Amino acid sequence: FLTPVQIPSKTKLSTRGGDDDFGDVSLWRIEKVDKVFGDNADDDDVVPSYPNPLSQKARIPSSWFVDEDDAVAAKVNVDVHQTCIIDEEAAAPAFMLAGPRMEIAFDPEVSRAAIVTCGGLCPGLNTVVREVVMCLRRQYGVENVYGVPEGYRGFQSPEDWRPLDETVVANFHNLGGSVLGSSRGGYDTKAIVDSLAAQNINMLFVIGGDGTLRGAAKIAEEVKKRGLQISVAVIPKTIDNDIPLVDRTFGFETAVEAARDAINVANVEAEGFPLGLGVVKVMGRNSGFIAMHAALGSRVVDLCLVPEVDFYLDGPGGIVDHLAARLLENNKAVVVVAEGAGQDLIAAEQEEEGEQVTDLSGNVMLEDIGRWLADKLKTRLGDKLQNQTKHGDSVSIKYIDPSYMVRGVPPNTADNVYCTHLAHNAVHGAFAGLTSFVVGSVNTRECFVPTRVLVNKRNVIDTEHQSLWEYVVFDTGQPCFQTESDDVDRRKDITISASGGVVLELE
Ligand SMILES: Nc1ncnc2c1ncn2[C@@H]1O[C@H](COP(=O)(O)OP(=O)(O)O)[C@@H](O)[C@H]1O
Ligand SMILES: O=P(O)(O)OC[C@H]1O[C@](O)(COP(=O)(O)O)[C@@H](O)[C@@H]1O
Ligand SMILES: [Mg+2]
Repeated sequence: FLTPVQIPSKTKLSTRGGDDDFGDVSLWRIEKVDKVFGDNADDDDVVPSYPNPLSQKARIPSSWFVDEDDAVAAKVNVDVHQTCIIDEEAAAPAFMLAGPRMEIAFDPEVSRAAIVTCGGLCPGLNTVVREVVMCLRRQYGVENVYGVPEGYRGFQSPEDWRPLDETVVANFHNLGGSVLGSSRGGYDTKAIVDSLAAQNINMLFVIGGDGTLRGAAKIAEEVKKRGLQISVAVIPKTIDNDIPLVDRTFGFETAVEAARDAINVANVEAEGFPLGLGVVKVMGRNSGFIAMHAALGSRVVDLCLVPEVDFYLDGPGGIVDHLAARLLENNKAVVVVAEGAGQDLIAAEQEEEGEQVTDLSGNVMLEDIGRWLADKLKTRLGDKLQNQTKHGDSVSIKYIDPSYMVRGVPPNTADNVYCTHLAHNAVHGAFAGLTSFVVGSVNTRECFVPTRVLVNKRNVIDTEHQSLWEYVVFDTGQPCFQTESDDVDRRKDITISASGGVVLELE
């Protein structure tokens, strides 16, 4: 006998929690666009408006346009028994749904757009550039679109800006790296805004990660302070997938696939020799998403180490015992380690506390955990397993570091498609007159998230609730290294992204 179980049918659902987790979720809109960006505007409009050329030229149906009130709830897990009465005062956090608007704020004929890629490389960067250009030119008819070379520092040499059109970008989606070039460091708010103003730019499309986002937030502040009418849109990029709230960042899936290939090779090597141990290090400074997803995807991993989980080598419950058992059982084992994992263990070994070395953007340069781990395991497991096999074999360790191999490749199909959505929605958002926003998929719906909501937060693997990490622990059989924590929110009160991440507030 089966009993149907359903949520109370007449319950009106509201998401829980108010907006306290995200702060002010309102977006900035450019209030008045003057003649620099079009003289056909109706002066009485608070937000000047022009008909969207999509409705005129392409004659797309009105149902393709998004209404001002369409929103995406930030939290979709609810407790139906506690939320059936909507409290008018407690507005649920929600973000504006992305997509084209019937009326737009800038005159496309006189609009001028700039595109820049910043930070580490990532599969899909060129697709985003391509699609921003395509949408601006084909759908809105913007003539003047420029590629700013080599990241933020490129604003200081406008003579090097590259005019971009359909022909130039046609094959970009098949290329890895960044055709425009990228860089770390070289950021200067004043110089960037001076340059945007001097070049009469009214739309800036910034493609980058967490550092880039912080820079873009400052640019938008400065633009606002100076009373300029420039929309600043961010398309979040990083193979690390460490941007909070959004379901995933573009390029991440491609990187995971490439990492999985490396893991499979490590497994082949491990299987090829008695007591074979493959150690694979993948990127992921503060978040271990690549390691987690690639480990899960491959199903051959015995131990997955990520920055979010502290671990130890020796003693009961340590990784040496776990791997020794696996080697004796299967004659092979595979370890995947994210570059940011175990940094505390390496630091603890160093005699003096050295000064932290940073890159030009201020990111801490990490110690090579992969090499360190492979060396430690060689001696530890060698001692432990001595004389335990028929031929007295020693552990055969192969260390594989595919770091740059996973991000220098062209995007896979799923990422190419995702890049297309993001790029087009960034253009639609800019034409809506919005500024200081990040375009991203939240709970599978693309929306405009205010940049300030995302700065100083990070997406990290959720190890405190049932999420993808649980599967890693069970699939690998590795020690959990977690202890019971009393003050963990129940799952319905938090936002868990599709990739198994949770928002971490930074200090
Ligand atoms: N706090 C910040 N304020 C302004 N600019 C920043 C900040 N952090 C990083 N940037 C700039 O953003 C760009 C990219 O940052 P980086 O950390 O290298 O990559 P990513 O954006 O991929 O995280 C660099 O040019 C860097 O100087
Ligand atoms: O050698 P580089 O270019 O500094 O890049 C290394 C870093 O770039 C990343 O791939 C991604 O970093 P960002 O997306 O934040 O730029 C990290 O995983 C890695 O630590
Ligand atoms: Mg970064």
